[in-house]
Amino acid sequence: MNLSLQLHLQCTPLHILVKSTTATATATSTRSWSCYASLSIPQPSNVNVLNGSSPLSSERKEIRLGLPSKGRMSNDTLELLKNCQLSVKQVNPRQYVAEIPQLSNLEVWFQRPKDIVRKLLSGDLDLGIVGLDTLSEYGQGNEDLIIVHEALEYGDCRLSLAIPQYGIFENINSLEELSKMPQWTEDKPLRVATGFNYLGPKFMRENGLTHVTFSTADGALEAAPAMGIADAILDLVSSGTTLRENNLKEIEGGTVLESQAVLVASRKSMIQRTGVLETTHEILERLEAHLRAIGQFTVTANMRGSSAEEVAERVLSQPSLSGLQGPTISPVFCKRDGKVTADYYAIVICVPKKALYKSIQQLRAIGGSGVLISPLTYIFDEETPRWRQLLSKLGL
Ligand SMILES: Nc1ncnc2c1ncn2[C@@H]1O[C@H](COP(=O)(O)OP(=O)(O)OP(=O)(O)O)[C@@H](O)[C@H]1O
Ligand SMILES: O=P(O)(O)OC[C@H]1O[C@H](OP(=O)(O)OP(=O)(O)O)[C@H](O)[C@@H]1O
Ligand SMILES: [Mg+2]
Repeated sequence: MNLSLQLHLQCTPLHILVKSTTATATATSTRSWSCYASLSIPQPSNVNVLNGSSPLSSERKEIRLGLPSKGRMSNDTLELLKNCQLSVKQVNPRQYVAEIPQLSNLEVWFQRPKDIVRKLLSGDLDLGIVGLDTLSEYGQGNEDLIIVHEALEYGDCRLSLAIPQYGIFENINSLEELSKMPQWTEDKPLRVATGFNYLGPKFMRENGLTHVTFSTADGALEAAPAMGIADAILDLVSSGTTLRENNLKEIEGGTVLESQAVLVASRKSMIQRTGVLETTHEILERLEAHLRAIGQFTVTANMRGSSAEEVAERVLSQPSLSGLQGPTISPVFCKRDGKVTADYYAIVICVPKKALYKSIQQLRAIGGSGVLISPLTYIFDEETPRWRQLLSKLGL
């Protein structure tokens, strides 16, 4: 964990970030290290250890967005922002700060997902994109963290309890059966390996499992039962391949949470810091417009008819053809015997991708021809429901 050491020198505290909880750890930057090395260490009473919070943070004028610096979320996050016309411009990949030219006064900071949550809490970031699992684990239900968009549609996984398929667990298939196994006693509790040291114990408590101990690990948790280090693991599962390959199985009632990437903001920042709420609104609008659009196609077709209303009646008689707000119908004019007439009408509707084939069948059934399908880039509504929800959460 990054801790901030304050060395009080007369009136001006010097801030040094160290990479562990001890004051003897190496400082992270050369500049900090040289300051540290040239100072005599003050008396212990003058050393305050702050949980990541920087007292200078209230003085900054820039808005800060934290994005995952590495790992599987990193590329997908940049891709999503690019698709919302919010390209992140990073001068070089080893730099942790970048900008989004479309959003003035905004700094992008690349951080590990858990540090994004910590820095939102300490006021060093205003906005962030992380997985719900990380937000829940490190945010611990803190009311300052507000989820602005809960479904960015990537990073899908679930936090699940898994046990071996073999041995004493062979016939255990639910949390209830696991909790009733006579093996777990005060002296010999169920040993669970996990990186989720807040959510894990909370879940067990809420489900009435009392004889449980947790051991912590950062990766390759799936090896722990076979190594005899743990009886069960609590880890993220996506395809389930890693569990299967290690002869482990999920159990009924053992899912702690379903996760995907979310946009989160600090309540304090949105209320107190100039421009944060407006920037949050713009990012939210762009995200919603894009995410709504990727689930839909635009369908255009021609249809013979006596009037726009008559064609509309036929279209609206089909359940999959109502579009977002009913069909747009326009006359297709041609000149016959020197007279301009409209025998055909062009209809334009938005159709959910999943319902595309059904829609085409229904269009044909009512006489549609020349059907064109195009991808949609953005759907901007008059006002997004999430924006209204955000304002109400903020009491605005
Ligand atoms: N198998 C997975 N499939 C889909 N999404 C996942 C999967 N594993 C993790 N995630 C999501 O991606 C986020 C980041 O995971 P990632 O493994 O890249 O980083 P990390 O586990 O925090 O860091 P590290 O693995 O380096 O300790 C997780 O918090 C979760 O939301
Ligand atoms: O269900 P699956 O699709 O097999 O994915 C699950 C695996 O993915 C994550 O690990 P990751 O690849 O992030 O490695 P890590 O343990 O180093 O974090 C998670 O910790 C599981 O081990
Ligand atoms: Mg991982």
